[in-house]
Amino acid sequence: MVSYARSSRQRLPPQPRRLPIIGNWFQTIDRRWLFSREYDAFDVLEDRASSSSGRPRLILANEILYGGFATSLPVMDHGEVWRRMRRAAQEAFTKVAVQRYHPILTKEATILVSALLTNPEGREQHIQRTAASAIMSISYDYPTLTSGHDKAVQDMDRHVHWVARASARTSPVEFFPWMIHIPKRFAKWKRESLKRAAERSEIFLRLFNRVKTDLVSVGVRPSFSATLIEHHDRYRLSEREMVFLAGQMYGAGFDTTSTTLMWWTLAMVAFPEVQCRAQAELGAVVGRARLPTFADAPRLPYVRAIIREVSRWRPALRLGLPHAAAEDEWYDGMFIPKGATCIANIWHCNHDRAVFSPKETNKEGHVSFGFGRRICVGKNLANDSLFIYTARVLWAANLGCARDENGKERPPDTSAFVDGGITSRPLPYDCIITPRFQEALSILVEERESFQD
Ligand code: HEM
Repeated sequence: MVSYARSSRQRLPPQPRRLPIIGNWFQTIDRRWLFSREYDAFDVLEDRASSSSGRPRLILANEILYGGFATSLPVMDHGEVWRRMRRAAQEAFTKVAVQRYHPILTKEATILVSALLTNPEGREQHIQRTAASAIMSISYDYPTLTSGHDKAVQDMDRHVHWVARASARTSPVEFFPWMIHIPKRFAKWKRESLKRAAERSEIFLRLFNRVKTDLVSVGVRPSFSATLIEHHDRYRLSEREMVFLAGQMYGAGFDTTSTTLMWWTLAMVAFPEVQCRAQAELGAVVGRARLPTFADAPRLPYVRAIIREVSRWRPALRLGLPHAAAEDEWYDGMFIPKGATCIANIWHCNHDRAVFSPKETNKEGHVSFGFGRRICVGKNLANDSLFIYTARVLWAANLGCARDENGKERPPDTSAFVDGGITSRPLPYDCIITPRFQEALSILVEERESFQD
């Protein structure tokens, strides 16, 4: 037995680093394997998707914070409820379906550029407002946000923060699942989590019911919640499942999109020659008399390539989301036991290109949206948002390096980042944002005046 244990251990895939004294004790409880090469991650998480598309059990984040119903799409295990929820989300965000949200994204892009030009110092807040406003409008037909101080958005941010903390799996209940049965009067952590679960349900329900009421009084306006309500028979989703599904889009879409946009801005400042080439493309295709639109996308390959490259270069989720093996697997002579957690080191996979060319299946040229059956459902929406935001910013503005008192350029540090737990954004840096040409400002004003809420 000992020799079997030794021999199979020798053939296990790479695991996270061992700690002094306790070694891999915590990891062996939930058995985590780390894939850092793109072809390994692809083989296990993409090609064997049927046996690796589960999620490890997250007691606090998925069960207790969801009032015992385990209905958080990104963190729930694959099963019947996940399949129904996933289908509804996937169909709502296909390449064609997201076109119904283009007017929202176009409007947000215009507000973003205007804000960057009038108040360049508030760059990060403008980007965050834009991403929050877009995902709230798309999820709930919520009115355009005028600042980051909206009550509903602050509520959502609080909920996202709880889930992120709970997902870190530091609570003892993750290691000793029997603790879930401790009555709440003896467990402060459980009382607090259940209180948050109730508060979160209330936030999601309030937003969802608003859409329901509007459907009757105002009629159908495009939103993810409205799609779920209209097609609830098709997806066989209960009221509770629809409410939770709609509520999770903010957490999944806000931070990821805003982080990517922040890295894109930094890239434009750090690599001015790339910015110039994209602006030359915009000049040739769009000219200076109007703003770029989605109709221009096919003729702006360089603008789109920059988005793909930034997503590869600085992936929003460096370690993606963990998958779990549904059955025992052998891979490349290594044994992956049933229930093991498989983590793809997306950052490393994306930077491994010099040695390992991307597989045919991955036309995107990066793995920042994840793998197999769990691949990001919002990827078309994310790509379309980033296209219109970046095309409009580049059309109207120049993003340049800040200078010191001697006039010397102070380029941003392209590697330093702020670790936000699940995502990581650039370290704050200064940059100069100026209009590219004078008429850009008046065209932006005209465009803003043409929007009705
Ligand atoms: C640049 C932006 C984005 C990036 C980089 C990103 C990345 C990811 C990644 C890496 C995963 C995990 C995939 C896996 O398990 O292998 C994921 C899952 C997910 N994403 Fe995104 N995402 C982005 C935007 C969005 C948006 C805008 C939405 C919402 C409309 C969204 C909704 C989701 C959902 C619901 C899941 C869970 C899917 C499941 O577990 O079945 N994402 N995303």
